[in-house]
Amino acid sequence: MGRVPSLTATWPAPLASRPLDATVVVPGSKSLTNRALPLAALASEPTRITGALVSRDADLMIGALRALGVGIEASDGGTTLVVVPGPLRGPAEVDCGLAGTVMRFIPPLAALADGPVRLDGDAGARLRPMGPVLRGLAGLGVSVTGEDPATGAPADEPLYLPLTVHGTGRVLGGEVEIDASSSSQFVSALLLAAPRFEAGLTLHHVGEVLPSQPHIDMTIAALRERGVTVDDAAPGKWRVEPGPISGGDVTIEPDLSNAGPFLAAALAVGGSVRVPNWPASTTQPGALLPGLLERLGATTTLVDGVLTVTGTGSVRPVDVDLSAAGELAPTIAALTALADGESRLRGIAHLRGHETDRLAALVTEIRRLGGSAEETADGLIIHGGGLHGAEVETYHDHRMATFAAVVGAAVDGVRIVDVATTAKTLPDFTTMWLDMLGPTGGA
Ligand SMILES: O=C(O)C1=C[C@@H](OP(=O)(O)O)[C@@H](O)[C@H](O)C1
Ligand SMILES: C=C(OP(=O)(O)O)C(=O)O
Repeated sequence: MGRVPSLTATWPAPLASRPLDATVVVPGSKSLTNRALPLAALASEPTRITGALVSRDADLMIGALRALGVGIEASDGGTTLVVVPGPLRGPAEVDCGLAGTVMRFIPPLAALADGPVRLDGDAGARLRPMGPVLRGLAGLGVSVTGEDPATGAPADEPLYLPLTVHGTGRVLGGEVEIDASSSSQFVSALLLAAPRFEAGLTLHHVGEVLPSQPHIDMTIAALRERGVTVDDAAPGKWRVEPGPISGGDVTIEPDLSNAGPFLAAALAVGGSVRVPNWPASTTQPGALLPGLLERLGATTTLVDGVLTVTGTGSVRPVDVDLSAAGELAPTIAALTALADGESRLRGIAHLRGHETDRLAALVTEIRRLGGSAEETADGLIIHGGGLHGAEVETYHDHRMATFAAVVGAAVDGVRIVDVATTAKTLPDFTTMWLDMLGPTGGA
């Protein structure tokens, strides 16, 4: 037998042997890349996107738009994308993988195509909620049919993938209500395509909570940057005027949520981690990281666009509402599992519909690591400390893999099942992580 590593082998998460002293260059934002692409597809002129993320989720978005007839040329290793818009075409088949941005953002574009567009994805994608965006489209006069995933027989009210959007080349638009309490992506999806609806869109959110406000702000900012008029003055209500979407040059910021595990490692093991090109102002929820990490015991500085996070290796417990930044929760959970005392993460019930049920996954894996955690109605209680090595399951969830890596930097013997799942948003994760820890696990 040769020494070819098995693709299914677990990855031994490296233990840091000394305080960190590393600079980590983080690639482009998933959320900004996967907004720039559909907006470029709907624009009235070509768009050149630089600094784009190269990852499975970005590839899936590119594949979806190409399937609809959009011309996309990639260069500079995929980080530069030139998008040439044109009429959207059906029939088409779209693979959404496990990408929330693809499965939620593509249906409103598909409604503008001139034929049926069928969407499906990974087995896990078929469990992620789709109902609100589909009900929103139905309210705007778009026909969507579902499918029994086992038999392919037509299903009446589609709530999940697989499904078919019966595009007619035009969407009337108008006023519609949805419940976006299980994902902000339902709001973003409808807003992104709304300038191309004949009457634009007036959208009301009617649910009790609305997660991920920064991601909705990101959608509105992306529309306004392209010349679209959006009124978001009233909470839970948005008005998008019909009109052209401009193209031109768009630069993608680094993915601040993906910076999270690297910065967290400075707290977990001590030392400093620097991330350059940190934006002075941004709609990314990762902007909340410096404040959160300070509450957990770090000191942070932002000088000349370089964020530096310094920790001592000792983590303070926190009681924190993460409703604005649910995608940071696995990173914060890793730190609180290492903390000295009880922490509470609130406002994240909607994580049950992420890549996996992240609340259940985090509780199971913290317990497997020897820690103590429990679910609440809207989050987690984590009793920090007492961790030992274990083989951590990742459930096809990139952020469960990075959660385990943060713990593994501080706790000996953590092995990560299917670390390759990080390719969803960060295909170079293991190389970057090893580079940060240095050849012998530290500076
Ligand atoms: O619009 C986006 O780009 C995203 C919105 C958020 O979704 P939820 O509101 O479903 O958490 C976030 O968690 C996801 O990673 C990306
Ligand atoms: C929830 C996430 O992804 P998605 O865009 O697939 O919803 C995430 O990246 O944390």
